[in-house]
Amino acid sequence: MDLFGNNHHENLLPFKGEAYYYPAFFDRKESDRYFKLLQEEIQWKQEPIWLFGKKVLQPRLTALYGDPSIPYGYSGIEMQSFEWLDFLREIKERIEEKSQTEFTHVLLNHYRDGQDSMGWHRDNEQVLGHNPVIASLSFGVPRKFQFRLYQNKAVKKELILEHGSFLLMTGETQIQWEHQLPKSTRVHGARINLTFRKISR
Ligand SMILES: O=C(O)CCC(=O)C(=O)O
Ligand SMILES: [Fe+2]
Repeated sequence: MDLFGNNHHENLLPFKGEAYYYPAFFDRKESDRYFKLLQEEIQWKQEPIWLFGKKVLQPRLTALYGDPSIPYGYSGIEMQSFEWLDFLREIKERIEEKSQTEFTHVLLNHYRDGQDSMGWHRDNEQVLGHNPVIASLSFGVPRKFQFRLYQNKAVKKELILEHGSFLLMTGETQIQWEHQLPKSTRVHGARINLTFRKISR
């Protein structure tokens, strides 16, 4: 199937996966509006995770919205999921149209400044199914985002995720590549990320 109609884009990954970047998916005005709504309307929390047998706080704020009948957990915690808000549904519809995929949940990350981050991982949990499609939106300050090949961690790709941008990860990306959002001493200001996911019971 042709996911993109006549709006073809270049794959950022050289092999074993697909990642497409749309820098100004939302225009400046829409992006500013969503950033403000996200800051004000989302029930942000700093959640603990288990790391090497220890309970530590995640270096960012998170929230999960979606179908309340489907629970979703990772790294040893089950996250409470809140019902869709109108503006999240609005965003979801735009993303579903572009990616020709239906999503059940959105995981939101709020990086308060350059000291907040997310370490190397793959979004390959069982509940996401085979070759999961992950649709990732960014609002706020630009941050560096990195990929590295799971089987040869020296092979890397990186890009800057800008305000109003959309990164679509599909194909084998979540099996063959890890990704992270590194800390940076140069970044001041907040970024909010939304990753739309399809979860099955
Ligand atoms: O903040 C980002 O761009 C990455 C988020 C991410 O990888 C995730 O939520 O799984
Ligand atoms: Fe991820």
